Amino acid sequence: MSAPTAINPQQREGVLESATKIKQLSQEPGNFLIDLLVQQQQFTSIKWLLHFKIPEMIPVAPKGISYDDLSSRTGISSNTIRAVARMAMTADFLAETKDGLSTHSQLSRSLVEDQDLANWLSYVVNRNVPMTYGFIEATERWPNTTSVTETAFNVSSKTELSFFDWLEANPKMGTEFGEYMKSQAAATTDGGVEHLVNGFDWKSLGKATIVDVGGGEGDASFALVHAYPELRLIVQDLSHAKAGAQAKIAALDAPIKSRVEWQEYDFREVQQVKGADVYFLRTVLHNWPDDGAVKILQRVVEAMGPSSRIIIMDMVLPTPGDKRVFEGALRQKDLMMRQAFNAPEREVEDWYSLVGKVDKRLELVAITRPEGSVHSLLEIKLRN
Ligand SMILES: C[S@@+](CC[C@H](N)C(=O)[O-])C[C@H]1O[C@@H](n2cnc3c(N)ncnc32)[C@H](O)[C@@H]1O
Repeated sequence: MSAPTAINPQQREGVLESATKIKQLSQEPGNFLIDLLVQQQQFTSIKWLLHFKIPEMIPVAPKGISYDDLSSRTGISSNTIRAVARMAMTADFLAETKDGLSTHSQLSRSLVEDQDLANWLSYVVNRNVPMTYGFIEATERWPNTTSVTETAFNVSSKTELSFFDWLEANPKMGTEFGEYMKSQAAATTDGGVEHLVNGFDWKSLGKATIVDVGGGEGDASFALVHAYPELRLIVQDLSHAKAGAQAKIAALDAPIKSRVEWQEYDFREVQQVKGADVYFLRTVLHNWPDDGAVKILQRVVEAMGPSSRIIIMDMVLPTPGDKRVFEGALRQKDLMMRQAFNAPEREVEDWYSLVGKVDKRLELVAITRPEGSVHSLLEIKLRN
């Protein structure tokens, strides 16, 4: 859903934080519990409507469709459809015309018509949320584990493979995950690649080679090569990302295409690209507990030359209680990482501690969060 144009991202953040504070101050425990139930039923209703493909049957306002027509098209009683649709309407998903016909709200229309939002919604509903249902059982079974194969994902997906090994074994899921990563970045302004492009002085590197370690299908690298004509990007990832990446590279204009390369590479193995100017890891380390993240960074350090640096783009969790809405958005991601990988989003001190465990010569020299971004950029150099 596009945001109202009269308000900029900073103002929007302020309005949402204030509105949330007012709501929390005026709530009693009973309201809080009802709110929880409302959110649960709103989620169930939207999932139910998507499952029966009802939003696709609904025309855009001022047109509408009767609940009886929806009933004859789906075989479900019109009473049930109306009850579910009206529950979803309390989350501003769907609406009704003055004559009581079902129509789209601005939100439901965006979620159905915008392919990126639609892909993201589908992944949230069908993959992310079901994974949360395995969290309690996973903690009961493995209360102190940091293994990537003892997670809520393992419980909910009934697999003994780690999430990424499971993607390798299920290429269709690999493609779906690639689409999800891309759609999430495209559909939000706070997770978008523009923060990468503008959040660091890439121009100052001049003619530089950047290795995008765990770069997926290369979307972040494509943004950099488009914006900076002197940069050369090498994207590395597992085989599940190969077909998607190659198709995307083939579609680039010739001068840009010559500055991007995709390599199949497992970042637990020896890094073959030595002495690059930058080793770049975007939302990679949050998928790994410290022992795994340390090994990934050690493979990078072994390949670094004296003037190579590491740039990490990932979340840095805020101080608890500072900003509830912003914090909530990051902490849900923290729990999702724990549920999928037993890995955390990291606080500032966790990042310093992680870098210290990799190699004593490494120095975390800067952490900056571009305005409006959920991710920060961490710059790491070798001490002279
Ligand atoms: C959260 S995604 C981030 C992708 C990309 N950097 C971006 O910002 O869109 C994490 C990436 O790490 C890759 N990955 C996981 N395990 C890997 C491994 N052992 N070797 C190389 N890449 C791996 C995944 O395939 C996935 O593309």
